[in-house]
Amino acid sequence: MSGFAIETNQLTKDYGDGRGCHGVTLTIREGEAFGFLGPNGAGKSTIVKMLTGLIKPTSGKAQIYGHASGTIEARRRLGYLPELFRYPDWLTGEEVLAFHAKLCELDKGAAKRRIQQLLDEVGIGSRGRDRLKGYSKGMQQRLGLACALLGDPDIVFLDEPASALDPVGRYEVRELLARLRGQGKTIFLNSHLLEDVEQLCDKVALLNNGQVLLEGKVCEVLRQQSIWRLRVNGYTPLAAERIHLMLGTAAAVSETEAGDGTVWIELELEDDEQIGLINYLLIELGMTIYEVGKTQSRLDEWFMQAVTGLEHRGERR
Ligand SMILES: Nc1ncnc2c1ncn2[C@@H]1O[C@H](COP(=O)(O)OP(=O)(O)OP(=O)(O)O)[C@@H](O)[C@H]1O
Repeated sequence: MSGFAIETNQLTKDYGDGRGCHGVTLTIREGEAFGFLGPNGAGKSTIVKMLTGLIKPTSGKAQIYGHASGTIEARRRLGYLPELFRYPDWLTGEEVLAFHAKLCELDKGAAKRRIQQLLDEVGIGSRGRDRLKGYSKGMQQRLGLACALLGDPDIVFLDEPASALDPVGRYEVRELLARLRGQGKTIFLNSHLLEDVEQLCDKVALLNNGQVLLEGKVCEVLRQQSIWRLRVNGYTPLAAERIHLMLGTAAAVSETEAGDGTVWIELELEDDEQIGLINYLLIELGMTIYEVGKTQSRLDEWFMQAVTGLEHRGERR
């Protein structure tokens, strides 16, 4: 076995007019939580649909745990929460799950236990016998999540799982996904909620116009963005010049008055080691340093930087 839960090679879906996705090559290891990012219309759902076997690639290959996507062997290993789904609203939550349990070939006793367990787990345990027409959007989303988990899949594909949820619901879903990851499940998460991706995922890829633009481990992506803040007294234009000289002209340095005579200096550093030299330099220049800290870099900043200035045709194509 390759140790990969997902492997794609030059995966392409051509809807015509350049829409779809083109030559996508990705590997996701077993047990990894993977965040798939990109502007609207970038092609994220198209990739998920090919991986889950709902649509056929125009060319290229995709494998799930070593099985060609779309085959029964591949499908047995996965659970899927689509982005836009609608179950018949005359059914109860339990009936929807019982139907899916039949599709997963669970025996009746096991299905009954699993359905109640999952309804509790997604937070609608007391509403399983209510008809869906009385469910809020958030409850329907939770039910969709329960359906995705019913067959105890090794890999779960989640297309915007928290889009209809309130902040508490989002937190609960994030906790649930973290528990699944703790159980060794592989998670493939399409989401515009970058805070959720940042907290949950090990790895991310950014798709634009159907092509992978960037990918990497979340910790590495965030490390590239080390922003340090120092509050100092006696900051002078000479100090600014010396810092620029030390870091190179490409480095971003900004200063703001703190209001009490001190100045906040913000520095974007490629390497955390540089902060020691900066401290040394400032002291040598006669300044007093009151505070030094690294600001938490954020995935949304990375995303914004990555897509700024790009042509992304998105859903207007
Ligand atoms: N069945 C289809 N036929 C023709 N074009 C399609 C079809 N499905 C998607 N597209 C187009 O392919 C492109 C990618 O769509 P897709 O839904 O994969 O993007 P996405 O990244 O998931 O977007 P979003 O973030 O808005 O969900 C878009 O331009 C879309 O209009």
